[in-house]
Order: sequence, then structure tokens, then C-alpha cells
Amino acid sequence: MVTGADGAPEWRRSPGGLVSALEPVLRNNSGGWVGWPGQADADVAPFVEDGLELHPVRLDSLDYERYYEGFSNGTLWPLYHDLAVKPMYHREWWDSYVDVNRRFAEATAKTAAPGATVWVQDYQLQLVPRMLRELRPDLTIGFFLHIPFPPVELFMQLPWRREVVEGMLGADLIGFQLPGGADNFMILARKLLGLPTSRGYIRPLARHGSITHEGRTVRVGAFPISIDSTRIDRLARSRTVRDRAAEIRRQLGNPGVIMLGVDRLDYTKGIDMRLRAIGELLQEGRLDPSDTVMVQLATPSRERVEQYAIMRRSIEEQVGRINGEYGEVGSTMVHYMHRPVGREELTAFFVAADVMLVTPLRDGMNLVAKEYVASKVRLDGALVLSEFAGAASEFKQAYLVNPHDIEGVKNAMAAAVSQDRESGRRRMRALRRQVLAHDVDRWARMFLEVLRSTSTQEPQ
Ligand SMILES: O=P(O)(O)OC[C@H]1O[C@H](O[C@H]2O[C@H](CO)[C@@H](O)[C@H](O)[C@H]2O)[C@H](O)[C@@H](O)[C@@H]1O
Ligand SMILES: Nc1ccn([C@@H]2O[C@H](COP(=O)(O)OP(=O)(O)O)[C@@H](O)[C@H]2O)c(=O)n1
Repeated sequence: MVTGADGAPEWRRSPGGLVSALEPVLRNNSGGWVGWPGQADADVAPFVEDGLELHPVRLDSLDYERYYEGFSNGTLWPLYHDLAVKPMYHREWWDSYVDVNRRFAEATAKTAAPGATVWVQDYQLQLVPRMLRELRPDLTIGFFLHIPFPPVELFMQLPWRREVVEGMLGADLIGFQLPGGADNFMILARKLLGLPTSRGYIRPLARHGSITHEGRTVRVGAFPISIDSTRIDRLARSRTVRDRAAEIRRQLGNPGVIMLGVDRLDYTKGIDMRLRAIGELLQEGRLDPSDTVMVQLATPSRERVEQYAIMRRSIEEQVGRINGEYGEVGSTMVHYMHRPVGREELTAFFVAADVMLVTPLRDGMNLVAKEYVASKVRLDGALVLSEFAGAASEFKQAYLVNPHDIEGVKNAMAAAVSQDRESGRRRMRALRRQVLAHDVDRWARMFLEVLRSTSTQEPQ
């Protein structure tokens, strides 16, 4: 919820992959959404918006600071993203996390119909499955983690590790993006809680593991999330988007190469290293500043969290430095926009871009990579993709890079810029086949099918 120009509250779609992925799923299943209104201290009664039933849970300013900015994004986010920055452990943040999780569990317990299926989303709500089961044992509960689940050695740092694992184990099915995350969780259940688990490795969408906990069987699996590929494909073919893409190209001065980055401004996304790589390629004369343009769309995110503010300053300095050295009057090298962009406009940028740069240090999936591919209806363009994004496990034909290896990234960028048309088309065709066949609807269907079958299955 945001305050509009006339002072009245307005509803806007939240940025980030989770909402992009779940909105179509909820619509197709006539589900209700229990969530926070996106603004602290707002008292909002349940309502229907654009056909979706929404049940707001109130967070006050202190909850926002301690639960959302603090424990969710100052503790769990860096801990689950390979310690990209140092996680902070504060007891008052944890207390707030428990408290807010309880409020979500209570609101859901009040809302859910008898015997309903409840799907709890993400790291901000890991305690909800157990709390909800205690309140409403009649429910079937699924939990999905959108971000990576770290190796045991890292997770063990968390002072409240036992509570978090037990919280998740309240679910009937726990889903991760990749088999690696699911395996990490199984090892943890064995090592930390001494629970019996099934043997062998987990496979995406197919082979699930199981953990026996308090007399119940909890299933564990990998369900790589995706996008509404058909919708994006259709949008990319529309006249408005194609015209806008052509206009973007003109506005950028018809350069030979448009490079694009689209991210929430987050230190895990590797925006700084991608700019450094561009700076070095320009310096070495491997990119021509008179024929190349970089566009970086950076959605504002978690702005009051210190590490995000530090990152923003550093990125803006880098953009200024590159433009200072390589820009000319009337031709800017890096176009940087720090504001949200609508879906049509974003798709037009995808259509216009020759090289898409997705270089996170660690990312649960990265839907932007999938959206770019779905937008490339003419099979043009190239995707430079970090091996540490979940999407890399499906996108073998991308230019895969290790974002810690700057020379490797530079080489991949240079190769993507100069790829020959036929091999580019071959790569893009294969990428598109993958994303069109594995869309978000399939993801949700697979998860919900396994979830609904959990009550009838025995441990493996
Ligand atoms: O709600 P915010 O704090 O503004 O953050 C936005 C969302 O970011 C994260 O997205 C993750 O989910 C994507 C879809 O599964 C995935 O592709 C991506 O790799 C993840 O980073 C976060 O997990 C969400 O909870 C946030 O809403
Ligand atoms: N300016 C922007 C940038 C991204 N986005 C969307 O935000 C989502 C980002 O998802 P993601 O999985 O790549 O990464 P997270 O931000 O969820 O970590 C994508 O669906 C983007 O299209 C947007 O709506 N506006």
C-alpha cells in the first residue's frame, strides 16, 4: 500500500520475484493471500483487490525495523546468501521474528477453511508451519523457500537454528528451489535434531526425501520456480512493446550493442562487479564506447538496511566514474535508473537488449533471467548468467560465469557481444524451449500435487 498524490491509500504490486511468481497461481486457484500491507502502522481490513482476496497482517514501525529489516534482511538474508555480508545476530530482532510469525499463524488459522491447503512462503515465515499446525491440525501445510538454503556449516551460526528447523518441520512438504538446498536441509535435520531421514540425493521435481518428525512424515523436495512464460512471450510480441523497444533503441542513439541489467538493488546481485567488468573492458579497448550502451534498472529495495545504502553509494560512484571517463555530450555510457519500472516497459527493455547481464553472487532462482529469455521471441540476444543463480541449473546454453572470477566474466561478456548470429539463435532457442515448457503454473501444480498426496504416502 502506498499513499497516492491526493493522500489516499493506493495498492501497488510489490517488486521482486515472489509476487511475480505467486500472483498467477493464487488467481488460478481462487486462493486468499495473508500478507502485510507493505506500509507500517496501517490498519487495513480484509478486502478484495482486482479479484484477489487479501488478508492484511499489521506490522508496526518497530516490527518493520526488527522483524523485516532486522532479522529477515539483516540476519537471514546474508546468512542464506553465503555470507555476502556479515549477518547480525540480535536477540530483540529474533523476538520480533517469533512475534510476527505468530501473528501470521493466527491470522491464517482464523482465515483458512476447514481442511484447507495453506502454502507458506519464504524465509520471513519459517516458524509459521509449526505454529499453524498447533493451532489448526486439520490443515495441509506446505512451505517454500525462495532463497538458497545454506550448507550446514553456515546455518549452524544461527543462535536460533533449532527453532527455525523445527518451525519448518511443521509443514507436510518443504520445497526448495534446487536439490542442493533440499539436501542441505536433510543433512541438518539428521545432524542437528538427530531425525531419521530417507537416503540418497534429491532430484528436481521428481525424487523427494522424507524426514520423520514427531510421528509425522515431512516430505522435502526441489521445485525450481518459474514465470508466466506464455504471458511474457505474448507481451513481447505485442505491437506496443515492439514499438517501445524500437523507441528505446533510438533514444539510446542506435548503438551496436545494448547491455542490460535488471535487479532489485541488492548486494547479492553482483551489480558492482558487472560494472567493474564493463569498466575494464572499456579500458582495455575490448568494448567500443561509441557503439555500446549499458542500461541498469535498479529497483529500490530495503533502503534503510545499512548494507543496502553502502551498496547503492558504491554503484552510483562506479556509474559516475565510467560515464566520466567514456561518456560524451549526448551519449552516456551507463544509463542507470533507480526506480520501479512497469511490466510493459520492462519487457520492452528485454526485447531491446542484445546482452543481458545476470551476475549474482548467490540467488535462489532469478526470474529476470527467465523473463529475458521468454521475451526473446526473435531468438536474438545473449544471456550472461552467474553459475550461482538457481536459473543456471536449467540454462546450460547461457554464457555461464563465476562472478568471483572477473576475467572469466569479462571474457563471457566479450563473447556474448560478438557471438555469431546462428550460434546465438541456437542457444536462445534451447533456452526458450526450457522456459516455455517449465512455467510457473507447472511449478505450482507440481508442488501442490505432492503436497496434497502427502497424507496418503509412507516414508521412503
Ligand atoms: O520483499 P522484498 O524485501 O522487497 O524483496 C523482494 C523478494 O525478494 C526475494 O526473491 C526471491 O524469490 C524469487 C522467486 O522465487 C527468486 O527468483 C529470487 O532468487 C529470490 O531472491 C525474496 O525471497 C522474497 O521474499 C522477496 O519478496
Ligand atoms: N524494475 C524492476 C525490476 C525487477 N522487477 C521484477 O522483479 C522480479 C525480480 O525477481 P528475481 O527472481 O529476479 O529476484 P528477486 O528480486 O526476487 O530477488 C522479476 O519478476 C522482475 O521482472 C520489476 O518488476 N521491476
